Amino acid sequence: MLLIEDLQVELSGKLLLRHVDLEIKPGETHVLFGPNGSGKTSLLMTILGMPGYIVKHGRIVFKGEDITHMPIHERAQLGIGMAFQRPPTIHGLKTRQMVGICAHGREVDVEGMAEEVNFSHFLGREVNAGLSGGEIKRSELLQLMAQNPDLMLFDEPESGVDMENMHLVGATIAHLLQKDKAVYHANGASIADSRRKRTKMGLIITHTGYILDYLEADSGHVLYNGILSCPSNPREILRCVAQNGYQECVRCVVPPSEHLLQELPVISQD
Ligand SMILES: Nc1ncnc2c1ncn2[C@@H]1O[C@H](COP(=O)(O)OP(=O)(O)OP(=O)(O)O)[C@@H](O)[C@H]1O
Repeated sequence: MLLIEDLQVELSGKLLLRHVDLEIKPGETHVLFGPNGSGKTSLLMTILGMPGYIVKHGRIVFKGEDITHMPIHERAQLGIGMAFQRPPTIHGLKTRQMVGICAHGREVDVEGMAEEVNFSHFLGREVNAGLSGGEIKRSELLQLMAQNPDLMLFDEPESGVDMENMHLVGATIAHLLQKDKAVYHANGASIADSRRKRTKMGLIITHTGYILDYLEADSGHVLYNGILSCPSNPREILRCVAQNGYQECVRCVVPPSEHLLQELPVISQD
C-alpha cells in the first residue's frame, strides 16, 4: 500500500505541494486531475524520490516502510516506477540496454516486449534520441514493462499519442495494472476473484480522461494549487470540471480545512 500523510513539498525554494493525503491499496488505480501547474508532476516526482523535491512536512509510506527520505534507487528496488511525460535523451545508451537495466537482473524478453508496444524498430536507438511524442510514451511503457514495479506512476500517458496508438497505450497500461479483461478470465477465475488477486497499484495523471476507456479506475482526485481533494468517481470529476471548471469542482466537496480553501486563487475565465 502507498500512504501519503499531510505532505508538503518544496522545489528550488518554492512550495509546490501544500497538503496531500492519499492512500492507494494493492490492486487499486487512482487518477489525478488538475489544472496546469497545480503540482501533479511534482507529486509523482516526490513519490518516485527524484532529487530536489524536498519534503518539508508529512510522510510517505510504501509497503509499510517510511520512504519519505529514501533515495530514488532504493524506491525503485522496493517497487516504484514511473513513465515520465518528458524523459531526457540519454546519449551513449541504447534503448535495448536501458530496458535490460530496468529489468534489474531479471530475465526478460526484450524483443518480445518491444513488439508488444510496437517499438522493435527503435531498440537500437539512444534512449529517447529523436523520438516523437507517441514514440516516447511507448519507450516509457517498455521500460516499465521490464521493471514491472508494484506501484506505477504515469504522467499524462495520453499526451501526444494518436488515436491508433492510444489503444495500444491504454491496453498496455491496463495489462500492467492487471486490469485488462484477459487477466479477468485467466484460469477461469471470476471477475470478483481476479479483482481480489490484483496487487499492482497505479497513479495516473490525465487531462482528458481517455485512459478511463481502457481501465477501471478506483478513485479520482483533483490537485489544485498544491492541495489534493475531491476523492471520488473519476468520470464525475471530469464532468464537473467540464461543466464548472476546476475552481468550482474543488469547492463542491469539504476541503481539507477551511483556511486551505480560502487560499485558493480565483481562476480567470478567459
Ligand atoms: N525547478 C523549478 N523551480 C521552481 N518552480 C518549478 C520548478 N519546476 C516546476 N516548477 C513549478 O511548479 C509548479 C508545478 O509544476 P508541475 O509540473 O508539478 O505541474 P503540473 O500540475 O504537472 O502541470 P501540467 O499539467 O502543466 O503538466 C509549476 O508552476 C511549475 O512552473
